[in-house]
Amino acid sequence: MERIRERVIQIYGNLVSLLQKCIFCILSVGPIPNHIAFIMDGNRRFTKKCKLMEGAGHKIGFSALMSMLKYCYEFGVRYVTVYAFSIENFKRSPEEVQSLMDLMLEKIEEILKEQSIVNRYGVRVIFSGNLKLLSEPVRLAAERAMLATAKNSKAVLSICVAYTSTNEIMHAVQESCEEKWDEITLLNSSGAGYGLISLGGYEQDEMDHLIKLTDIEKHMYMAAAPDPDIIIRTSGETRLSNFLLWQSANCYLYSPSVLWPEIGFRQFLWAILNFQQIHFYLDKQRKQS
Ligand SMILES: CC(C)=CCC/C(C)=C/CC/C(C)=C/COP(=O)(O)OP(=O)(O)O
Repeated sequence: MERIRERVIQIYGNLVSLLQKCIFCILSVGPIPNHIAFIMDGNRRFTKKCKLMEGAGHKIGFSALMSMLKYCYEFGVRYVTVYAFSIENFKRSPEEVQSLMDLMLEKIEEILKEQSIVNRYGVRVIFSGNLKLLSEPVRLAAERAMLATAKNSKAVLSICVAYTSTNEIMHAVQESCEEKWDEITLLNSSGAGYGLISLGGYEQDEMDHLIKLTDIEKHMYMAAAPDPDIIIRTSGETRLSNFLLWQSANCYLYSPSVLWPEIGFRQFLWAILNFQQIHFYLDKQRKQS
């Protein structure tokens, strides 16, 4: 009896994944987003709603993330970014921060296993954020994961930890200033006489030594990924909460009402359909003008 039950579940699973593949095939006639970013909101609310043990929502949330990654990579999305832990989250109780860090540590080990989604789909993992703020075990595990997947080239997963956009922008501006300062100091020592910021009347060669947009962008934590096409934030929230502010100027925000652990194929499909609709509309407008 048990074996028949297992077989039925297996056949059902195969049918569902066949159906999903057919749907992806039809959808891929339209534009495929290159980069989807997720704000995984509502894990604690899910724990409360389902009267689960503390921390269970985040564990189920991780499984939901694995399903989303599978849909993204099956559909051909090359870049996925997740907001896993913001700098603001350090203000939570020490017990909660510790339990989230323990989960992170456990799940980093899990994603490095041979049969994990990361290895099955050839995904390079990047941890983006102010990693110095992490405890040593988590930082080392993150570095190990980046090294172990550095040669994977089919897709990229950016995990934002100890991240906020304002911190990212500040870091990038500081790095660019330091880089320019070193450049100018080097030139001055050779007798050229430039300043980093000089007021009025620039000569062309002086302009070459001002900080440009590309200088700042190359120092962003998210420099390895293009700007996102879609940001999906669960639990009906439409705020960005200091996530990818620099990169989201032209991005579409989708906020389904489900809590993060409840997100599934239906929400993914809806996000893609909405994105494609907006894409077609903008394309039509561009052709008309
Ligand atoms: C390795 C890896 C990528 C692990 C990620 C695991 C995971 C699901 C982390 C979510 C972290 C987080 C603070 C989510 C926000 O929900 P919340 O806690 O703020 O819940 P609420 O919105 O209901 O308060």
